[in-house]
Amino acid sequence: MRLIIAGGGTGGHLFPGIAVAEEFLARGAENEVLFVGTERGIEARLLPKLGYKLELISASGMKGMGTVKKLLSAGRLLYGYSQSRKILKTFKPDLVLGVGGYASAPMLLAARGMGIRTFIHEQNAAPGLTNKALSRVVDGIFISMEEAASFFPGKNTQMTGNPIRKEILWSFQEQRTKTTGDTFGLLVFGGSAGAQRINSAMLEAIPHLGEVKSKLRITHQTGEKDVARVREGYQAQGVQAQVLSFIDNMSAAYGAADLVLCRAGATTIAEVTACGKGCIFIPYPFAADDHQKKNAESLVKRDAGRMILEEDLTGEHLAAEILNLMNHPEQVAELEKNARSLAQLDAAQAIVAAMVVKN
Ligand SMILES: CC(=O)N[C@H]1[C@@H](OP(=O)(O)OP(=O)(O)OC[C@H]2O[C@@H](n3ccc(=O)[nH]c3=O)[C@H](O)[C@@H]2O)O[C@H](CO)[C@@H](O)[C@@H]1O
Repeated sequence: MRLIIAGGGTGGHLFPGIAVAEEFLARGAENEVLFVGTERGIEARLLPKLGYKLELISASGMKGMGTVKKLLSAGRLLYGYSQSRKILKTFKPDLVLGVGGYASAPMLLAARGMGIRTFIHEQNAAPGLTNKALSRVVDGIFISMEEAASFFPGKNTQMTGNPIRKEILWSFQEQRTKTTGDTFGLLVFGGSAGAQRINSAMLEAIPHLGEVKSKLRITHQTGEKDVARVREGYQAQGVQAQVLSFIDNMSAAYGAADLVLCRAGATTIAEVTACGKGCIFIPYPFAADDHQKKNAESLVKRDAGRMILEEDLTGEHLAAEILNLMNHPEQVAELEKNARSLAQLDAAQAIVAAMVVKN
């Protein structure tokens, strides 16, 4: 069978798509996957490196734009629609799955118009406008959190969870851990693009960590723009840290971490629960409907994570939270246990099984 996975833009949309591709390809040597994304999305940079086939189409958002930009964007979507039709005629897929992001809509609408079975996957508790609209025309909707169900037509909606890449799932199954001697592994990352606010807060926290800072093994993902500033900031304060613009091997990064400091994007949440990691979440405050805060709260109320809101984020506060958890391994162990109990490990299998049956 042939499957098109359309969408991306950010890692939170693309990586669940990759997890579905891994599962679909593992089910039969004759199965084929084609990704369809946009030139500016993370997919254009990552997928060729991973060996996946990718076609690029024209598409962009419209939210918050003036009239001229909206018209230009509508033109790009129309062009993307005709590009999608060409791709569909050439690749002849049996199934098309939209994972969110700009390329989803033109491809799903074109596939629907040609009578091909279409599906969407929603990672978040509160879906965006595009997925809400698409849900009325697709054959199936897969959701990651129960809270999303009320936004979609009941009969076609299935709760599957958010698919996780195999290399990360394997690191959970092997219980690969971490602590070496009396050092403490701290993984800092701000979603797929990095987070400047978290970068700055970490550098400001260092002076408040006292002697403990020499025990830290820090891996810090900064995003493209901030890597030099953060690297220099650690160096100037005499702290050993591996500073990267992007972490290619998240499985190893999670494996080496005793504590994770991160945003609360839906795919991040799926992964840290699968890996059973103790986390301090700093939700991105401008995500649609403040959904990152809702994501983090659902873990915090189960003692499966701690949260600092950006409005309360200072170096001193962050250092106090880190020190508290470093000094109380039993609290970290409790967070880990509770996080692991929330993991949904078979989302990719559930999605592929449902798409193949519906076919
Ligand atoms: C600002 C914003 O609106 N962000 C949204 C975006 O987040 P974003 O794209 O940041 O996605 P998530 O935080 O959900 O996931 C990040 C993904 O990137 C991977 N990763 C991250 C850093 C790195 O160096 N290497 C790496 O591989 C992680 O392992 C994970 O798979 O999509 C998510 C899923 O729709 C939403 O929940 C988020 O709210």
